[in-house]
Amino acid sequence: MTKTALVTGAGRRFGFEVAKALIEDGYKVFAHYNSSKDGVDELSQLGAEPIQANFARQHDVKEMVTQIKKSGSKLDLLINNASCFFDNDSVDNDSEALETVFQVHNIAPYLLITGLQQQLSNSDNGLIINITDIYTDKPSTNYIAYCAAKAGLANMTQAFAKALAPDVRVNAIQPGPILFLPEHDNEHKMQVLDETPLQVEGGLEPMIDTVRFLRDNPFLTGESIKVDGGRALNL
Ligand SMILES: NC(=O)C1=CN([C@@H]2O[C@H](COP(=O)(O)OP(=O)(O)OC[C@H]3O[C@@H](n4cnc5c(N)ncnc54)[C@H](OP(=O)(O)O)[C@@H]3O)[C@@H](O)[C@H]2O)C=CC1
Ligand SMILES: Nc1nc2c(c(=O)[nH]1)N=C([C@H](O)[C@@H](O)CO)CN2
Repeated sequence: MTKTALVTGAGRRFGFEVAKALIEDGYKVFAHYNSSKDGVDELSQLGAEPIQANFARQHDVKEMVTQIKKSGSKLDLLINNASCFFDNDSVDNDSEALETVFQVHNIAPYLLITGLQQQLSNSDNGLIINITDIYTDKPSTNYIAYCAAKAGLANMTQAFAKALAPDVRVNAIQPGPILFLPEHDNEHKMQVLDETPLQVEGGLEPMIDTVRFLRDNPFLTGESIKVDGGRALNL
């Protein structure tokens, strides 16, 4: 029977690449997006089912759960990847942005996990992978709300790992400098790489390899794996 996966934030960067990798692995992928429709259209050409939802709106998330439930009784893999990397200035100057940080990283994953719990249990290897951050354990003072929200997602990983066992496994991946943003200047990149023992930007393949590792190891739950070139050692 065809494996199915839901990837949130599948329209660009890591979400896009991991969704494409799962399609290549033979999965039917539900490709969620908020604004990056072009990327999801490309995935649709490969067989993905697009789902648009703004995670700042609980109604959108609940509608998304309904749409996925209508498509079938089983979900093998949920990757909670969607994220808004807002710094202190962004949330201090926009109260909606402050709410959105916690809606995207905490409320939406909670609603997706609880709403799709039965579908995940109907799989013979139901797995949830939450994408957190090395800042979960040692927060940055420049992204206080973001780090707190990611810490909440990390805590949820452990709680749901206990609550959903043995039917569903729940694990996290903590990325470090995997892919800089276009707006990051060379000074920022050099500063980050100076803090990174392996001294390189990791790229997305190590993340995809870690998704496959968690998928293919049936005895891992409640675990969190850093994919960070060692940067967490220097935070
Ligand atoms: N890149 C890095 O070096 C690091 C990344 N991480 C984490 O790894 C994951 C992937 O990183 P990366 O690919 O760089 O992430 P991006 O910031 O590039 O993408 C985040 C995704 O989240 C989606 N998203 C943002 N806001 C909302 C919203 N309101 N509603 C629904 N979806 C939303 C976006 O959707 P859309 O584009 O459709 O609007 C986008 O696809 C993220 O969880 C990130 O926090 C952690 C540490 C380092
Ligand atoms: N949603 C995102 N979260 C994070 C990103 C990103 O690009 N999108 N990047 C980081 C890294 O710290 C990186 O920017 C190196 O400075 C953290 N979270």
